[in-house]
Amino acid sequence: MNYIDKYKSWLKEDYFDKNTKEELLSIKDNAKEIEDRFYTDLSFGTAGLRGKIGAGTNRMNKYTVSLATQGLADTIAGFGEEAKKMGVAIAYDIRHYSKDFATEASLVLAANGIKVYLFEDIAPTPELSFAIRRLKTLSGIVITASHNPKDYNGYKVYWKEGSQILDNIAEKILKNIKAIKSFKDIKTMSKEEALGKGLLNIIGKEVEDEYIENVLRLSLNDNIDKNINIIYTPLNGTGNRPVREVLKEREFKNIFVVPEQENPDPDFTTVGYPNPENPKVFDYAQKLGKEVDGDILIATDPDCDRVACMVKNKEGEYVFLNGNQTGALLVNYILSSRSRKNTIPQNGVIVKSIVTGDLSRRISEKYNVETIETLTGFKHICSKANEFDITKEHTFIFGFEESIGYVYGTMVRDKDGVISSMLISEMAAYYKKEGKTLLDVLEELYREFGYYKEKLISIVLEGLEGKEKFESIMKEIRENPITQIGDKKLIMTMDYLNGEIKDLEKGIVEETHMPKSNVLKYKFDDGSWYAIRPSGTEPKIKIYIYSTGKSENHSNENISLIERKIMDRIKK
Ligand SMILES: O=P(O)(O)OC[C@H]1O[C@H](O)[C@H](O)[C@@H](O)[C@@H]1O
Repeated sequence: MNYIDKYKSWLKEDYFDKNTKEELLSIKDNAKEIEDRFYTDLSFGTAGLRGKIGAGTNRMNKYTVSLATQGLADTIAGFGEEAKKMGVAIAYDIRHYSKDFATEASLVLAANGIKVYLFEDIAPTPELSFAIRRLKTLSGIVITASHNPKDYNGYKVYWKEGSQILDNIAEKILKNIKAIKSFKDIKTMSKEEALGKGLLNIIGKEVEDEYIENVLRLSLNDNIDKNINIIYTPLNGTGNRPVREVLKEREFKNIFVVPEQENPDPDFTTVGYPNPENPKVFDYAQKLGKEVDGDILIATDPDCDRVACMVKNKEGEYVFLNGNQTGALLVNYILSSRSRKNTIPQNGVIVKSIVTGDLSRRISEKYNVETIETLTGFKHICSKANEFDITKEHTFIFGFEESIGYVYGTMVRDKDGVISSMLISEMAAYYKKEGKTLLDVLEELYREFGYYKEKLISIVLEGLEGKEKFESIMKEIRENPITQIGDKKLIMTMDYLNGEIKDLEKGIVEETHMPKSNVLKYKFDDGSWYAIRPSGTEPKIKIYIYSTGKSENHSNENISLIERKIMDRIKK
């Protein structure tokens, strides 16, 4: 069927409800919109579904959510009766239709004889990971589009370890989705029937209470200044309740929550694009911070897996810390605290991605802790914790990415904004007691280990044309890497698609020992490097530039030099 036929069939079939048909009729004269909504099916990737909300096969709606869920149900059934009994935990955030989609998914699973545990209220994504492990379910779903704009929603699938599915399971689900010939083949039942048969179970406050208790156990120090002024914004998302509760339990006296961003608002009216990687989301927090002399500002994204912070400097201005800086500070705080207590495990490791900075690695070396790298994506970071459960080869201490995701410990197998908000607050309060801000501590780290600086350049390349441009850029760089930048000489090339690391000085080639992924990384003889890859979540090409130098200026100059050289090449 072409897209016009698909559009017509959605208008005609009884299966689709009145609202859907009305919405579709309203675009009848907009050929471009019809094409965009029906030219393809919303793709089910390893991150599950992510797309704009609306009617159509290429949109997030109850039909596409049900279709994906029938594919998941068939996959679970393929593992046998026991798997169906283990069931699926389902959480959702504050977005438009999140609760409806979660309910819809529950009923599809129940109709397939699969036990469901549905959260009764909004919950952070990391709490779903905790619930999967706690309830020992086989799988989990969270309805969220994370930090995407308000028109989006998404459907992420988790597996029994509590982390997001990898390709092996995603491929099975996708195959099962493709085998469904018609929407009419999707099973469903009424909520009453599902409850009556014991197939639908509601997760109440008890799981959150247990989660919070476990988060509190991760605290590292109590010798801290509990009078520190903390400004917190959940950006109208799911963080409000759990983060506040954790901070309250930690007995912080002065927690100020941004009132305009406290309660759920699926339109993110005062925030705009709710991604805390963007310092703009701190506008309201900064205003409140100035009013009450806030020491630190903390923001979690709508599903509370990401977190970012700003720190007051000597002039009373707020300085944004990027994900590498916060990650390095946390690694330093965790390892120095545990070293004092002598609790660093012998085989402990820090896990980060191949495009995350190296300052944390230098800090870890000081404590004899190894750093392990994975591909971008928290599913890869946490798959290491899952692996170590079996091999016992290492103990997972902390995992993080430059894209403001962090997890401490293994009770949650995804990035966790609740744990991280607690640790960032505690760390700031710990150093405040010593008369230092996090900016002072960062400066100390730079002095000790070198000025590690970084820059991320994102180039938006949309549609087919964008894809072609991106491919030609990758091809050019792969075939003709830049071998000299100023006096820096290229010493190592890493091609994660070919799985090859070439040490140009030693003349040896090694394997990356990672799943194949289209990422290129180039290291120079002064320790600087850059990497280039397509984003897996947005139509963007991402270029990561890292440098280290004796002074901040020196390091920044290095970054500019590398940036100019790469951008010249790309423009050509
Ligand atoms: O760089 P991208 O592919 O867009 O991914 C950016 C980030 O997206 C999500 O938040 C993933 O959970 C992260 O692990 C990832 O780092």
